[in-house]
Amino acid sequence: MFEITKEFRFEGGHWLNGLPEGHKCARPHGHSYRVRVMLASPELDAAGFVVDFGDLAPVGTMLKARLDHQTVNDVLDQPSSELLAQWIFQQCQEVLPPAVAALVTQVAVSETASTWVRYRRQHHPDGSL
Ligand SMILES: Nc1nc2c(c(=O)[nH]1)N=C([C@H](O)[C@H](O)COP(=O)(O)OP(=O)(O)OP(=O)(O)O)CN2
Ligand SMILES: [Zn+2]
Repeated sequence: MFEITKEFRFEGGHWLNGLPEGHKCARPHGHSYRVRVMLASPELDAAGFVVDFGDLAPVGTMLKARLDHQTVNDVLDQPSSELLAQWIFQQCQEVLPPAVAALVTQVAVSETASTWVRYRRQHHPDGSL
């Protein structure tokens, strides 16, 4: 199996709901988000690629349009990294050509220098993607 990853970045503001009184993340604050989109395939194309990294450009365009220098709460009621990674995975299915979207296995989101969260596609029982 071959796996490839492309990283994207955007700046965004958010706050989190339902946290204990006084929690710092309940206050509006910003992050320099990093997003990693991962694809996997047992086969390569004629160029020796899983897909051309350039084919993932629509993900960057979507992130710029929907999230960059914006309030992430305008897109998600509760913009935790977990729910944001799931949302970006779903957006990948919308903005990428179906043959490329089908190869997306994971989306990882980092809000800070020390944290990463990953949303993974559920595997089918037969082991296929
Ligand atoms: N499981 C999650 N926990 C937290 C999330 C999240 O999305 N998922 N988000 C936050 C805050 O939005 C923010 O990311 C704070 O992160 P945290 O690592 O707690 O803050 P610091 O970078 O200031 O880390 P220190 O180690 O305290 O310096 C909180 N939790
Ligand atoms: Zn935060």
